[in-house]
Amino acid sequence: MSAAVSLQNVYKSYNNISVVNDLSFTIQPGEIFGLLGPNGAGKSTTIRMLTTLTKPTQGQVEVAGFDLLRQSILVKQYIGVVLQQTSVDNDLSVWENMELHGRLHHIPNPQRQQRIGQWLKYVELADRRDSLVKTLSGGMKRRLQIARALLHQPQILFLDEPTVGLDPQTRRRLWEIILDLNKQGMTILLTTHYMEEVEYLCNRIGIMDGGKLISLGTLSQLRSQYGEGLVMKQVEERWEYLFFPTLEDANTFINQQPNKTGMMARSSNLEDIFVELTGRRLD
Ligand SMILES: Nc1ncnc2c1ncn2[C@@H]1O[C@H](COP(=O)(O)OP(=O)(O)OP(=O)(O)O)[C@@H](O)[C@H]1O
Repeated sequence: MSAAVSLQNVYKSYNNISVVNDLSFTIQPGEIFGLLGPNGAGKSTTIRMLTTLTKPTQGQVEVAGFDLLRQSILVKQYIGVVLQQTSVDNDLSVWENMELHGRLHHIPNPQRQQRIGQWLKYVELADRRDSLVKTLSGGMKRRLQIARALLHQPQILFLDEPTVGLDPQTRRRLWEIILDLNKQGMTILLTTHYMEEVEYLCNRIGIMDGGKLISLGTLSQLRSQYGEGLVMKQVEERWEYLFFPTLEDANTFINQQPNKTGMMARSSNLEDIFVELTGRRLD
């Protein structure tokens, strides 16, 4: 089976300024793949390229087995897209937004009506079908965007920061939807700033910084690569982080120190690895 998404040596520049730099990775069907990175890392640009909204300056991209540049119409049939900026139309009702998208994708009736009903029910918006979108909460709008993106039965769903700005409960609800869609067979690529989102949802993680992919793997692969044990050491006002292969090694290190004050050992997490790699915290 071909990869769901494949990028090989992809570059993107705007006015000769490089924003994506030699990006290569693949996503297999059925994965939830997370792109994590600070502001300006190039995550949205990557999603925009993969969803045919902007062209790579250089490199090879295939989505759903089709060449992105030569077969973009086919690519569009196989992908669902929820971007930060692509908002739903506030002056239309929930149902009208779905209708519009269904018509744009040439879904004939009665399937169109049936699928709109089915997906609105799935995202728990059936009882708001006649509400104007401007009267919905942020979480409801995001659920509508997801329902709309699913209407033409895509195989791959792209979500650009799907839970940004949502309260913790709404975020959890969206996570359940994402996991459930994946269980039904959907391949998902999402970008996020939230470590816990990646830890909770993603099978594999790509960490981007400055337009480059600086690390790639499952959480446990990343942890064993950088160290599963960590010693936090207070040096005046700040903390130093020292990685060790295991938590036991981290504890042994502390026990060997003549002065153990201001030191503690714990298991490493994604945030520790991210800070180690980029020198920055995200939130
Ligand atoms: N249309 C554009 N024209 C010029 N520069 C752009 C354009 N789109 C993005 N950039 C620049 O490309 C870089 C990467 O932006 P991008 O939005 O891909 O990052 P990001 O990782 O998604 O960050 P964020 O989390 O803030 O959305 C930034 O420096 C941004 O200013």
